Amino acid sequence: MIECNGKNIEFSCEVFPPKRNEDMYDIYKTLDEIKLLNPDFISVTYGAGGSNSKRTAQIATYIQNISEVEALAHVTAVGVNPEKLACMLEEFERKNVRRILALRGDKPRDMSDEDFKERYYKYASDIIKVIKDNGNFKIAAACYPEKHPEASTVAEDIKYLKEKVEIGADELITQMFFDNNKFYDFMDKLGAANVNVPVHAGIMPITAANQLGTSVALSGSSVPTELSNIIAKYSEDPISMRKAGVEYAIRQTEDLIKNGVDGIHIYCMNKFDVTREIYEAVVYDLT
Ligand SMILES: NC(=O)C1=CN([C@@H]2O[C@H](COP(=O)(O)OP(=O)(O)OC[C@H]3O[C@@H](n4cnc5c(N)ncnc54)[C@H](O)[C@@H]3O)[C@@H](O)[C@H]2O)C=CC1
Ligand SMILES: Nc1nc(=O)c2c([nH]1)NC[C@@H]1CN(c3ccc(C(=O)N[C@@H](CCC(=O)O)C(=O)O)cc3)CN21
Repeated sequence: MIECNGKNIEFSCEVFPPKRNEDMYDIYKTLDEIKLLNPDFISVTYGAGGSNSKRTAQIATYIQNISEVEALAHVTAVGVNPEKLACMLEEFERKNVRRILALRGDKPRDMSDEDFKERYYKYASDIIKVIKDNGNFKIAAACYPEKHPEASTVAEDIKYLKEKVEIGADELITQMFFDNNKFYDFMDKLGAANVNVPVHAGIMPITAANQLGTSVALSGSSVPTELSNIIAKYSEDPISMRKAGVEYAIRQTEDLIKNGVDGIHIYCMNKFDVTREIYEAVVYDLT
């Protein structure tokens, strides 16, 4: 929690399960470190390309019961059918994992277009309903300040977002964005549409020049000149690039907090140092 001008802002971050079993030790070590920052929750993605929900559950269980930090597990509609979803919800209940981010999910690389089209649950809202009816979970959903790449207009995207909230989403986590003005415009539109649940702003620290391409491909987020200039300037200088990328994320976070954001969610890519540097700078500067 970051307290600024009498408001409590939730602070959280996201980790992803390692691809190889041998690397599980590294993620546990990172979690032990992140715990020192006393985050409000740590989220765990639904494996690589929607596979491997087992490791997601293992890591969420560690966060909840060993780290004793609130765990938020991602579940994707693409990655489950009714039996698998029931099984996962039962396990989360049993392991005391009480927060879930219900997503549609990306098309896994090894899934054919046909299987993707024929998937059992089509949208995030389809699993939100099941999760709501089967346990006592705090449900988060994703939202898109610059609209979902597949949505034709922002208004259409917000219509479906409102449906997700009406069906049972208790809070929202944004897709990454690099331009805070896009976020403020989006928050105004949510207000106008009467969507009033807390919104956690998703911040992706760009710490290596080649990371921006992947991030933009996943999100379709726009890149302000200030950030593209940093990439151009430091593309051959990884140390300065990392420093400038972290500083950009700090400036973005501080501006959001000054403008009344509900929560900050760092897409930390399993990097403790980056998370710590952002957290400590923000706490130092604003409290
Ligand atoms: N793994 C992760 O950490 C994250 C993944 N994502 C990715 O973002 C993507 C979308 O996920 P969600 O936002 O959960 O999907 P969603 O199901 O809410 O929306 C997906 C698209 O379908 C549209 N849509 C939603 N409900 C609809 C309905 N009932 N009828 C017709 N169209 C509808 C939306 O406007 C949007 O264009 C996925 O690719 C997901 O994996 C986003 C954030 C985090
Ligand atoms: N569409 C979409 N899918 C996601 O899985 C997703 C989002 N959006 N937005 C929020 C977070 C951010 N995510 C990300 C962001 C970047 C990479 C990425 O750069 N991956 C590199 C490997 C990085 C590494 O191992 O350190 C890659 O080459 O895939 C992966 C997931 C996962 N989440």
